[in-house]
Amino acid sequence: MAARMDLDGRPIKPMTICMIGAGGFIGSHLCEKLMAETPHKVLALDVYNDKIKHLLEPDSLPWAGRIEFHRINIKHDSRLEGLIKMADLTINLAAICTPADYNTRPLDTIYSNFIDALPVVKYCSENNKRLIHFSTCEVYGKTIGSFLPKDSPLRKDPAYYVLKEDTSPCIFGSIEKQRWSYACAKQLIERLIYAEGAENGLDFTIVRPFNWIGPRMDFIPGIDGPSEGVPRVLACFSNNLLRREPLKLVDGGQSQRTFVYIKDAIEAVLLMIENPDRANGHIFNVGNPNNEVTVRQLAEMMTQVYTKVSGEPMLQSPSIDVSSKEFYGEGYDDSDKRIPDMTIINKQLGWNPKTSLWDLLESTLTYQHRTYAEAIKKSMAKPTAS
Ligand SMILES: NC(=O)c1ccc[n+]([C@@H]2O[C@H](COP(=O)([O-])OP(=O)(O)OC[C@H]3O[C@@H](n4cnc5c(N)ncnc54)[C@H](O)[C@@H]3O)[C@@H](O)[C@H]2O)c1
Ligand SMILES: O=c1ccn([C@@H]2O[C@H](COP(=O)(O)OP(=O)(O)O[C@H]3OC[C@](O)(CO)[C@H]3O)[C@@H](O)[C@H]2O)c(=O)[nH]1
Repeated sequence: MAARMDLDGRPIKPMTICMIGAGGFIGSHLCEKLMAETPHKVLALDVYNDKIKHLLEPDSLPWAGRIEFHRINIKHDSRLEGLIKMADLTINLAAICTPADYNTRPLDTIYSNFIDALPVVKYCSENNKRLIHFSTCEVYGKTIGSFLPKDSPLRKDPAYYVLKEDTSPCIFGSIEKQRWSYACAKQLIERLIYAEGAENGLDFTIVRPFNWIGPRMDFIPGIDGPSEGVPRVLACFSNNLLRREPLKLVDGGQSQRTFVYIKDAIEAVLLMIENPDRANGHIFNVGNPNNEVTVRQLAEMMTQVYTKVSGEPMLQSPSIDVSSKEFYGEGYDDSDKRIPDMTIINKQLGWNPKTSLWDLLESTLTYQHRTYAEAIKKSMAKPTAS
């Protein structure tokens, strides 16, 4: 492998990375990228390893010996500090991060996103180890514009909706809207990391992902996850399409999101890993401001793309409206709109997303169809117990 150069033309030394949550959606793509394109070593920590099994076995893989899986629950495992000490850099991805959990399991959500992350920050700070921590775009909450009258012309002014790392406020709902338990826990751990940087010199980078999507995201209920489980929207809509049932639009599907392809986003993370002088001390939005849709438009696009990749005809009624109370239960609330400002990541790392929403849905739904269509057919053909 030729020596890799950083953005300032200096050779990059091979490093050891302690990746917590390496078995999840983002972790699996990051491990893949690190194994295929870099000489770095990964200590992959997670409770599960199904999504990285293809990187761990067999021993003859070209990167064998550069990735080690450690089945660890960071809530209670004394091996954590030792693994952080062995590494040059720790990346913390571990979290409960599916909205269906925020209002129904608020304690688990707060513990996972704040309390469980505390020792990771502490061990990095005490041992002078660099930390890249995964936060979320949800720390912005709602836009300022959402509080303006519906017909206000200011709603069209980007100053009222574009989300900037260093100036936008974090606007959450009332405490009984437990949806915000996640965003609030993520915000507090961001503040703690920032304070460790300011008071104790911790070298940190905070990542705020804006709806990264692609293959291996979450699970398909009843196939590789619980039948009653509610994953994030990509997997919910994929599940509906695979089962030939209408896509459920929560509260009319009026919320807006920007979606970025996981492979584009992983490029940004690799730039952070390999350019510490440019990434340390920064909070980065990572998203694709050009891929904005309402959830209703997302459903329409996914339906069209799925029809193309599966060859199956479209349903007569491809979507239905459901209330958020019915879908998520009491205490749900929503972010109205999420457009990332890209100034900081552009200036520091020169990163820009490349993939259009149509293209990323085409490759992702091709994967979903190839991976799940047969299993779904079999499970639906099974007689149900009466
Ligand atoms: N995917 C996105 O678009 C997105 C958006 C915003 C924020 N994020 C953040 O990025 C991070 C990764 O997200 P993801 O989409 O890959 O989620 P994911 O659920 O697929 O991955 C999280 C992984 O962490 C592991 N984990 C959780 N608790 C653990 C514990 N106590 N000990 C060990 N492992 C544990 C899980 O088993 C899982 O494999 C999270 O912190 C999430 O909040 C992701
Ligand atoms: O079947 C469904 C599922 C969801 N919706 C609506 O889609 C919007 C997006 O939902 P989702 O992808 O589940 O999650 P959010 O974008 O709201 O939150 C995530 O953002 C980043 C992250 O931090 C981690 O991924 C997480 O909190 C939403 O409006 C749902 O109501 C639907 O209509 N139908």
